[in-house]
Amino acid sequence: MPATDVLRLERLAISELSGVELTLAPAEILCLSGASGSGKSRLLRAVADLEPHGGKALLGDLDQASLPAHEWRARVMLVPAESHWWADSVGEHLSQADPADLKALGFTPEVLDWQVARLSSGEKQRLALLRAISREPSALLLDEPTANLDDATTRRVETWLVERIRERGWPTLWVAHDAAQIARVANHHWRIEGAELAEVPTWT
Ligand SMILES: Nc1ncnc2c1ncn2[C@@H]1O[C@H](COP(=O)(O)OP(=O)(O)OP(=O)(O)O)[C@@H](O)[C@H]1O
Repeated sequence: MPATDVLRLERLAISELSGVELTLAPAEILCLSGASGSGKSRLLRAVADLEPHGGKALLGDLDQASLPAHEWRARVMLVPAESHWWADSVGEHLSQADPADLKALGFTPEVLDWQVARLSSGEKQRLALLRAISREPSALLLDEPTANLDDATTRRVETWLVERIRERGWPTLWVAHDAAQIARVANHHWRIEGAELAEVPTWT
């Protein structure tokens, strides 16, 4: 069943930013850009309930403040720029991985036997994306999901991600620096400029 809940930020405030009002419909991708240090990751961390913040985040009728942070984060899933791995082997983190997804991301099922310690940063990034979506969240927060990838792999991962997002209906906040990527994937584009968050036309 595709997700049907809207992700809403109401008067969200974190660091310099305040009064952030955003509504993401199911399957909608909102790209967030801004200079290095402008607060993109902190905004995502606030939406994931990982940092104290003002205002509200809601998933459908569910208020972030009404449930324990770990339960919120299971629904509103953050894939940080640097992923965390707690067990030794890849397979221990990815027991529910679909072989078709592994293939789409450039892996064979043998990757499940690999040690996490041998993974390159790009391999870690792709597998962290797969791990996140394998947990069936209701919304996605992606922090530069293709930052460690070459151009061809970026396009491959991007296509795979957009297909999954459209098919599963996840409202998605996607931090991106690359204007060409934003043009390819975004339904909406917002940019942090100082203390302001402003919409940038996408012409789609
Ligand atoms: N817990 C914290 N308390 C205070 N300041 C913080 C905290 N975490 C990050 N910062 C600062 O907040 C600012 C925004 O950080 P953030 O990581 O959100 O930037 P960013 O826009 O994601 O940058 P980049 O594109 O370089 O990843 C930075 O100046 C950072 O040093």
